[in-house]
Amino acid sequence: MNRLPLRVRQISECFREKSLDPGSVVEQTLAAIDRQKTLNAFVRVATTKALQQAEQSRERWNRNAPRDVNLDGVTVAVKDNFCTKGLHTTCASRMLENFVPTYSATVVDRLEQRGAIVLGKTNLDQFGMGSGCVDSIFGPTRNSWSENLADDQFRIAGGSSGGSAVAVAAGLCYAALGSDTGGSTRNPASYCGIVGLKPTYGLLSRHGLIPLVNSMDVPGIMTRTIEDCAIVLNAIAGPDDRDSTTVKRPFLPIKLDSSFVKGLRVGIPREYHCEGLDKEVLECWTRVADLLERAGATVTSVSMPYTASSIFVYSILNQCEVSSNMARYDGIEYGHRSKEDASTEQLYAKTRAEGFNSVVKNRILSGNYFLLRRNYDKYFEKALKVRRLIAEDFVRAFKDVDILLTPTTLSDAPLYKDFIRSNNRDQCAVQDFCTQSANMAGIPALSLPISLSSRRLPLSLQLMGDHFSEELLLRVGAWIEKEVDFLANYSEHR
Ligand SMILES: NC(=O)C[C@H](N)C(=O)O
Repeated sequence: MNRLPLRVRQISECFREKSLDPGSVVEQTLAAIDRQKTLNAFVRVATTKALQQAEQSRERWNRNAPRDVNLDGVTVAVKDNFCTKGLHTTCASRMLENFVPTYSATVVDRLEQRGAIVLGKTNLDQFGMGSGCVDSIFGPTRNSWSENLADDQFRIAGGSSGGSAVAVAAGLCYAALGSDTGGSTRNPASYCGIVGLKPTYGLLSRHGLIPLVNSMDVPGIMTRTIEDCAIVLNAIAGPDDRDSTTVKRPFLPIKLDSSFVKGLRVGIPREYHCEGLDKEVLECWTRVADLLERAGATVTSVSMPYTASSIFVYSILNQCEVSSNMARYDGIEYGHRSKEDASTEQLYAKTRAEGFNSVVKNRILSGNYFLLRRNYDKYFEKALKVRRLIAEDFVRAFKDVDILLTPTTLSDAPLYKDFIRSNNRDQCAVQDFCTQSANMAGIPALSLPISLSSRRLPLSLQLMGDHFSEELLLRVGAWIEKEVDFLANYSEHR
């Protein structure tokens, strides 16, 4: 059993006062990862490098010269769609099975520059296409909260960043990087009982994050507490010359202050009270709205009329961008290359047939269909117009309220065997219902755990704010976290 302290500040405090050293933490954690292999959270563990980095971190702490007082020696995990120099980066796909990048993603680099130790790479749905962490060449990830891990009884981790979520929830690292295109960070965070932040588009560099949908992808942060999330965000946010979509102004570090919700204007979008919303999630939503109101916030119902169209528009735009992004995997530049190469044409076709799973192929085909000259106006262009209307729903809402409070997922984590009965498209339509609009509008959204369901699985809610309102979201999140004290449940979980 892993008995390390739960919070980033606690572990770095242990390093400072020398009651623990990074080397023994890494050794202990590597052993725990090995013991909990059935969870399938990690797809590759960087044992040698992690031990080396831990040794260097120990020396720095011994000299009282950590690179960062919070992060030096702290263990992190990285979703396997971020490039990591010298470490395989597969996107859980045959296509990139043997790909070893020559550089690291900016967000990974920034963590390492502060002394954080990358333990390894985590599982995902192939290229990030999914919401269960079930469509991976490495097999599905199991939710660490499912009491019964029998093969037909385990719960999904959520996705696509399910490996990162489980690594954090099971105590196998302090923080993990996920990515979020339509909910990929928040959905598994919700099912695994951890904090998941999808930052404003442009706040974090996407350099080295293998693209899925360039206009919506953002790196996501997954931690056990809001404070840990703020520590990681402060370490990695800000402009990057290698990503022209990052905002140019310097990032002002977030200061947490959980004392205020008085006067806060909270909106409850009524369209999120949708068909299929579980009774227990609704209770949880009402409970937190009441808590906020009692503490002096004004809670009002708001309308976001384009919510129902959003999931369809997301799906069209996603598939269009996927089809053009995936064109680079042709067997020539990098990645898998078929042996059947009698002609260039055959090489392309065979490479792609062998390298991609059926979910990826499906999205490429649909995307190409939507982009056909005869369909372009009807689908792609129309979807772009409705995307604008969806974004305007938020602009209008944020004139009257400071934040929106919604569920993250419609229920607790489904059983794997039930989940895989439906296809990827239907899965996403349910799983991404509450999350993808934030990606289309580019606004920040935070998922945080609230309580346990009657099945003793995590239930979570989502806070959304206007562009660059991360500080506000995390402050309100910290207040809610203090009130509901979800972390107390970890003593039972571990
Ligand atoms: N990538 C994501 O954010 C998840 C979403 N379910 C998708 O498959 O597009």
